[in-house]
Amino acid sequence: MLLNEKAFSLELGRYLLAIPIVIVLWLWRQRQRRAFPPGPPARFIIGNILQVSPLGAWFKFCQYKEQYGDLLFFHGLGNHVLVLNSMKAINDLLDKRSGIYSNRPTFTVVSELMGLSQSMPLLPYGEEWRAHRRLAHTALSPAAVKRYHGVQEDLAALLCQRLLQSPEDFFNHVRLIAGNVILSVVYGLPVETAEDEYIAHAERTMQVISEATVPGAYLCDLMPFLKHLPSWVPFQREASTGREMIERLVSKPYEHVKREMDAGRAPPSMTQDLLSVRINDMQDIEQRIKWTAGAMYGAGGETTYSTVLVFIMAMALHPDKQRRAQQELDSVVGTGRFPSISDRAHLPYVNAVIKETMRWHPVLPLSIARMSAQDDLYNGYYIPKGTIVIPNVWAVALDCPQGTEFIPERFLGDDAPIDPATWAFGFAKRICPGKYLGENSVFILITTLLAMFDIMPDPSEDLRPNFTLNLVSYPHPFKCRIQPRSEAHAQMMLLRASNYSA
Ligand code: HEM
Repeated sequence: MLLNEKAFSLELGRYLLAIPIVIVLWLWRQRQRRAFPPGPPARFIIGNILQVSPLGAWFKFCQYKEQYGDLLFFHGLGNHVLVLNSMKAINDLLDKRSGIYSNRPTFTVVSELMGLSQSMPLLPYGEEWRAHRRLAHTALSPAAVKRYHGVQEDLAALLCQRLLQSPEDFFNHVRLIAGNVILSVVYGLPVETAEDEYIAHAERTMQVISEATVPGAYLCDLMPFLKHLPSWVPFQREASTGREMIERLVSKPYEHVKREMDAGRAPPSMTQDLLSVRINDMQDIEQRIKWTAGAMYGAGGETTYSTVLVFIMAMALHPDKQRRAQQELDSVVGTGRFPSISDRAHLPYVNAVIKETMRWHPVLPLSIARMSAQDDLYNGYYIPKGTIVIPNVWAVALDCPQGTEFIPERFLGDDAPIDPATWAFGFAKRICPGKYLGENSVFILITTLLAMFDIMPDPSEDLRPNFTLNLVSYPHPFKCRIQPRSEAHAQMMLLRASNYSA
């Protein structure tokens, strides 16, 4: 009995000794579990979240990458931001854990106060977003976009005609044509109506949205309770103007299609198709079509024209690359016709120029941010629910030898960098639904320009790459000379223009 008591006390002693060890181990594990990914030193309460200017943040993120690696974490004021600085980190989280990382951040000002949370790019990951994606896939699948090849080729030819008349105005011409492509495809709007009534307004609206969707652009995004401040506070006035602009952007062209359909004269378009096709078990179909179509315009115009402007700048800086692409075009397409989208598979060097254009200066350097839907652990680091996750595709783009140089040839060898098409259009469930249409537009606009014009630097300007620093980044205005490659090319453009019936 005594022996048993002694054994019992010994056993109890062991347990009592084990308890603090277990607690220490548990606390250590908790600490490990809660270790945030690395990032710059943080201050009390405000942390380090205000340290990075939202403008051109990709440069700073790349500098930090050298110090902190592929994951970079900022926090403060109750907010968490995780920057993914490599393709591996992007794939591991956005693709392999897409159930957690397919949400969008709530930008209080632009989503809630301006009402853009109804638009696909900002819709939370859920039933409403799925319904919009379904509509977009119906309208923008690889098979569906083939119907728009003709419109895209016509508009590329129209761009040539305009450049022939006033080449110095190339910025505007490219901008307007990219807008026209989207308005023709999405709403069937003819060129003249589109420009006068819609494009100017759409561009002003996109400017407001682009500035407001950079994380941290408004203090109210970091401290959402500020949304209750009175309407005379400056950001509230901006929000109210933005709301009216967005409502008009989405409703006006949609109402136009409906009126034209009622009158029996609506030309083919995505909106008309979606309104005509009965989609089973879809509620609120009209409201959803209206907002899905509106999202196309918002997301598709600026990205396309920015890419073409980057191309023009690259060609003005690299006449040797331009000549090689033109030689390929002359031998494959010939000099007696305009290129067409079906030529794409036969133009390896031109395709390499397009890839290098997208890599050299990605027009969405930080893609479009996501938000984590639940707590997560990655490589031993704790990523809290609600963390804004930014794929720094700028870091991915520059991650190759001589990354800042424009060298299309890098895409022709066996050790080519990863194709920008795999990251420039985003990732996994949120990948750009307009990818096929966008790729065709970029291809035909660039290829037609190469086939018809010589793009040269302007002798009065020392051309240096210089880009805007917002969500969509494109060249600041610059001068260059855009001349027909020969008199025969000029004649061909004039002839095509006289046949053009937009
Ligand atoms: C060169 C052209 C384009 C580029 C580089 C581009 C790039 C992107 C990127 C990076 C995203 C974010 C995807 C993500 O979060 O992972 C996106 C989303 C989106 N894009 Fe594009 N895009 C282009 C053209 C277009 C076109 C032509 C359309 C429509 C006709 C379009 C419609 C959209 C929409 C609606 C979204 C939001 C998707 C969602 O949140 O679920 N884009 N795009």
